[in-house]
Amino acid sequence: MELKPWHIRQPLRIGAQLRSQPLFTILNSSVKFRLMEPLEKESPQNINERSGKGHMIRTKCPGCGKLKTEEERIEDGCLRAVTLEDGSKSFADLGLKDELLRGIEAFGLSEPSEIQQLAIPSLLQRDSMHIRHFSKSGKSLALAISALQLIDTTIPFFQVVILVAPHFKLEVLADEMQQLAAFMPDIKTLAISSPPNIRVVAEKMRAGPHHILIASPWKFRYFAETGGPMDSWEIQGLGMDFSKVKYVMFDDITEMAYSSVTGDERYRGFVKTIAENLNTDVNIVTTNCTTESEFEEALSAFRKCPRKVIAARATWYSETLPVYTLREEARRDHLMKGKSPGGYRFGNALPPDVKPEASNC
Ligand SMILES: Nc1ncnc2c1ncn2[C@@H]1O[C@H](COP(=O)(O)OP(=O)(O)OP(=O)(O)O)[C@@H](O)[C@H]1O
Repeated sequence: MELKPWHIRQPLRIGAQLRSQPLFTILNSSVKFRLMEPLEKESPQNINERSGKGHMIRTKCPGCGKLKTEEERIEDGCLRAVTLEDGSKSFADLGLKDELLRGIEAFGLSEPSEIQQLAIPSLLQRDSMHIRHFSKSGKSLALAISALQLIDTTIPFFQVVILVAPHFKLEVLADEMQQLAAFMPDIKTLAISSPPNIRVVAEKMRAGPHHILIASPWKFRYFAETGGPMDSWEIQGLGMDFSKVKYVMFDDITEMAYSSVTGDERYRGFVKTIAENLNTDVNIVTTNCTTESEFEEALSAFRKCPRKVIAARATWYSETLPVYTLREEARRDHLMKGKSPGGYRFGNALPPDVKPEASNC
């Protein structure tokens, strides 16, 4: 097995006898280990500071054993290869096209979430990366917004592929993409959920050429292998050309390969086949893996190593790849699902019109 750069983490915080071994061998030998000590749960002892902005939480540092904030760990050299970013405060600061900014405004987004501030600039530079952030933190929309910004409408071919599973998430993303692109009529997105109605697909394909494909990994593997959405006379001559694709985004790879909804062996196999067959000039974005072993397993299939990890916390994967995270002062409360018809919003407090639910305790 050819070793890839992310297989080798030095130094590993495990027994000296394992230190010299490449990670892949270690994983295969089914040695149970954690590369980093788990963070201690929040307790009165290890939280000694909380500010109004973000959480200044001191937890036991896996490097030195003392109670430290992330910033203190970085300053003291306990976490290496971590870059703290200030983020961009507004969508306009991200340098997005005017039509896209209008779409974002019409969609109802007033400011970028933490992950959008962090990830969009890197996505716009077409970096290969892994994005890890909390559930419902705005990862999918970071991908959608970046895809719309990156499309060159003078190239009448697919340029960005976003792979999503399960299907209901695919449909939500396709709908969000359409709304965001409301003022970008020249950008055409083809979203195919499974099982596709062949007539509907044929109709959609005739409306092409398309620039963005949103599909399940299962469908995309089929399209890539056969050159079309189905072996049917109705869509003969309506082939799919992926030769100009420069970005393939797996949103989210955990859901595809590990969740109880989609995470059967077949899906894992589809992701693996796609990963192994993508050309190395195609940049890859993956979102969310919940454990380091899932991360290693998911990424080990790719021929191209992601260059960075964009994460909510610097303590995630800090010894594998360079990690980018927001400076604590720049952090804002996560996107929270509101209980009002307003849907998602920032902040921990309920909107003024919503009364807290009675507790059973
Ligand atoms: N900047 C923003 N401001 C307000 N709402 C937002 C913003 N970004 C995303 N949302 C909304 O938050 C919800 C979650 O966003 P999204 O699906 O992008 O998150 P995610 O991290 O991909 O979620 P998941 O964990 O399901 O993969 C969606 O309803 C989306 O419309």
